[in-house]
Amino acid sequence: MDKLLVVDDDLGIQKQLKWSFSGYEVVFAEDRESAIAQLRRHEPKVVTLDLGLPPDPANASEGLKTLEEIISLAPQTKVIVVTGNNDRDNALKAVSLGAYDFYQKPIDSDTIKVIVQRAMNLFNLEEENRQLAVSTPALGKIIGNSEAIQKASRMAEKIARTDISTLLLGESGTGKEVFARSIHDHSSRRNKPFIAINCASIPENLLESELFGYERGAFTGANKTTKGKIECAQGGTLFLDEIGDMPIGLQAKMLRFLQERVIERIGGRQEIPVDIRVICATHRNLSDMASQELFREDLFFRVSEIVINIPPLRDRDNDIILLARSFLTDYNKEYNQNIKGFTEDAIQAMLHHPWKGNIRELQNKLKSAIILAEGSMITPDDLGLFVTEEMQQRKPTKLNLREVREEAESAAIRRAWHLAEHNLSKTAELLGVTRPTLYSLIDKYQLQDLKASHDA
Ligand SMILES: Nc1ncnc2c1ncn2[C@@H]1O[C@H](COP(=O)(O)OP(=O)(O)OP(=O)(O)O)[C@@H](O)[C@H]1O
Repeated sequence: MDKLLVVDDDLGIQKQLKWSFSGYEVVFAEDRESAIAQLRRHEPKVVTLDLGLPPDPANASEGLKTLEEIISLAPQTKVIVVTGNNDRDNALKAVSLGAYDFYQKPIDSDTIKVIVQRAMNLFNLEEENRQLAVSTPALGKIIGNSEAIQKASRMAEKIARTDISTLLLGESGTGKEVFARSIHDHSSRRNKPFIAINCASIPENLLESELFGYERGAFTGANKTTKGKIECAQGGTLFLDEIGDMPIGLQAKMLRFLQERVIERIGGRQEIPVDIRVICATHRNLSDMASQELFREDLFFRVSEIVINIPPLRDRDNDIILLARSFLTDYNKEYNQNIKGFTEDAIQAMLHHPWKGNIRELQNKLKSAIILAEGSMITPDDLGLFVTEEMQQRKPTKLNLREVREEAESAAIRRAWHLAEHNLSKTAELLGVTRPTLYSLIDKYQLQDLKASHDA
């Protein structure tokens, strides 16, 4: 449950707010000292702070000091200051000091609920972005933390500085084009064009003119001289996707261009020098195709001076979740939705689904889930995925009441102990039990590390 800290010395207002915020874990403080203690202890996402705090509740100075301390200790926390009716100046001052928003008394539950909810959403979004920023490797927009993707990213980063012909191998939708773009963006050619062409999606008879261009009158319908993709990429990078689907007849012309770095337009007699970097990609096994004479061996060696294997999603551990969270942020914006995240079951289902269509399949499932989801969290059902028995077994559900109670008790004790910064008197206080009771619980659950702090 999201945590909210309410700092107010008026018990009536504390009560009113506790009632309004039944969907949050609400903790209270009545002055600067207890506010800071609660902040350290609970790390709330949002704080509502009455600027009129004791010892001088008629003046905002203590409130503003508290605000400054909160912001310096936990700059990510969203602080909503609550001011007296005519205290606009201090409200503005608070915002200039870093408060997220302000609210003037008297408190209206519905309005403050909306402000707090917006602050929580913003906090959660920023938190996700912070996590993503930490997990994004050096190379541009390639999202992924797994060993496999990191290895591919490191290779890409190194070759970006060279002009070596690169072959990207990977199943459909693994991010081959994303890698090609990243290599281009990290090369000295980054300010020149990046031109992509998919050899499988263009009919054989058109592919040659698409690539090499044509002179006026070269064939029926060639009304004006037209540059091909290769010429358009001059100075930059040409990405030839699905090179394995290039017709064998065109491969000889391609080889000549790669060896001599000149082209001739169809119907032209003039050689045009080109200076471009070439990155190719395929999901096919080019080496097998070469041995079966379905692909020219000399062209295969020419395009594969270096090969990067892009791993499929199933070999990328938790990258699926990183990608899913990043797409969730994008699609929330695109479809004007406010889905907060994924249920634990949805995460398990995504981790275990055999992603045949790879990242594209994940994107499609997420798009429809975000548009159709009934609740604020995406479930396996929303994604059209199933929670299998095997997944359930990984997450055994205890039903025995005694076991459930014991597990919950020992977890609560440990949590309180951490919150109390390993001080056992405070731990007992937080748990609402006496010190002797806490000692006997520590013994009962054999919490050795807590015992050490109590013996010390
Ligand atoms: N590592 C990544 N980080 C972020 N987005 C990614 C990543 N990899 C792929 N994507 C996204 O997944 C989608 C598919 O990627 P891309 O088009 O690069 O795959 P591909 O291997 O070239 O596919 P195909 O073989 O079908 O052409 C794109 O929308 C892309 O933005």
